[in-house]
Amino acid sequence: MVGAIPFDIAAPCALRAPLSATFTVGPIRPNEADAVLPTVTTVVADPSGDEHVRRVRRLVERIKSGELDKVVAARSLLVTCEDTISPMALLHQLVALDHVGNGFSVDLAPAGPHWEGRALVGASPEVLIRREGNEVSCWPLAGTAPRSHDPAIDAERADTLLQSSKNLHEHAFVVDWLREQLSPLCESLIVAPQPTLFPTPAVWHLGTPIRGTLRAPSISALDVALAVHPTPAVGGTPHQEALRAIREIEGDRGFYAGAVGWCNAEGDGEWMVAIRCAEVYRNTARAFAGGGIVDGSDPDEELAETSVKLRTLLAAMGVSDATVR
Ligand SMILES: C=C(O[C@@H]1C=C(C(=O)O)C=C[C@H]1O)C(=O)O
Repeated sequence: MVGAIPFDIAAPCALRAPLSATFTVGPIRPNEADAVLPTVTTVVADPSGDEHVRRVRRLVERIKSGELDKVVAARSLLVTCEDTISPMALLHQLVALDHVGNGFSVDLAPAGPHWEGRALVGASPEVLIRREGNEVSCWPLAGTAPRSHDPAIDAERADTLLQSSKNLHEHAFVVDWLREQLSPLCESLIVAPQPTLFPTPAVWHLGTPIRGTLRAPSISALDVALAVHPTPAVGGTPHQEALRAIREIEGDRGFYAGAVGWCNAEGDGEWMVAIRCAEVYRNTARAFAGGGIVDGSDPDEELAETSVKLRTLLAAMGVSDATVR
C-alpha cells in the first residue's frame, strides 16, 4: 500500500496497492534534466496574511477562555505558472534543496473524481510512524524558530527555542498524545525525557524520539499511523475540539497535514506527516504551512513562522517571498 491519508480521516484516502514496487536505500538524487519548472506568474495568499493574524488572535482568545489548549492554524499560497507544473520536476527541485534528500510526490486520483490530476508534492522533516517488525518509532516535531545564515545568531536562536517555555508547552501536547495513543498498542514504550533540537535548512524544531515494541505482530504501520493521526503537531488539544475549530476556520485541508507513506504485506512501513508540501493541479501549486497556537502565541510571529516554512517550497519554484502579496 502506498499513497496519502487526508487530514480528515473520515475523507477518502489516496492509497494504491501496486503490483510491484522498487525500493532503493538512501536519499533520492535529483535529476537536473527532469527538474524544469514553468515561470511563476502570480502568488496569492489564501487567506491573506492579515486574515491569518486575525484568526490567530481569535484562537488565542478561545484558548484563554479554556475552550482549547492548543490548535494548529494554517494558511496557503496559490502559485500560478505560465504552463503545467510537473509534480516530478517540483519533487526534484525540492530534493535538491533538502540536505537529507527527502521528498515525496503522490498521485491523489485514488481519492475520487475531485482529486483526478492532482498530486501532493513536498519534503517533510517529520516522521509520523515507522515500523520494522515489532519495533515502532516516531519523531514528533513541534516548536519552531527560524534559522539564520550567521552561525552565532543561528546557535542563539536554537538555544532560545530549547529554553522557551511556550514552545516546550506546545511540544508537550504532541508527546502526551502519542504516549496515550501508542500505549495500548505497545508492550513497551520509550519516550525521551526532553525534546532536542531538530534542524531543517529553514527552521529549528523541537523533536522527541519515541520508540516502542508492538504488542501484536498483526498491528501494521498503517494501523499505527491511523491510530495516532492527526497528532497535535498538526491538529490540537483537546483532539476533537481542535479538529472542529480547524474545520470551521479553514474548511477542508485535503491532504495537507495528512500523512504520506507506505506499508508492505508484512506490516512494515513508514508514514511522514504531510507538511512542507503543495497540492499541484495543472498550472497551479497550493503550498501550505501552519503553526501551533497556545496561550502566549504572538499573532505576528505566527504569521512570520508560516512564511519561513513556505520559503523552501517557494524557492523550489523559483520565487523569493518578496513577491508574495
Ligand atoms: C503544521 C506544520 O508544521 C508542524 C508545526 C510545528 C510548530 O507549530 O512548531 C512544527 C512542526 C510541524 O509539526 C507545517 O509545517 O505546516
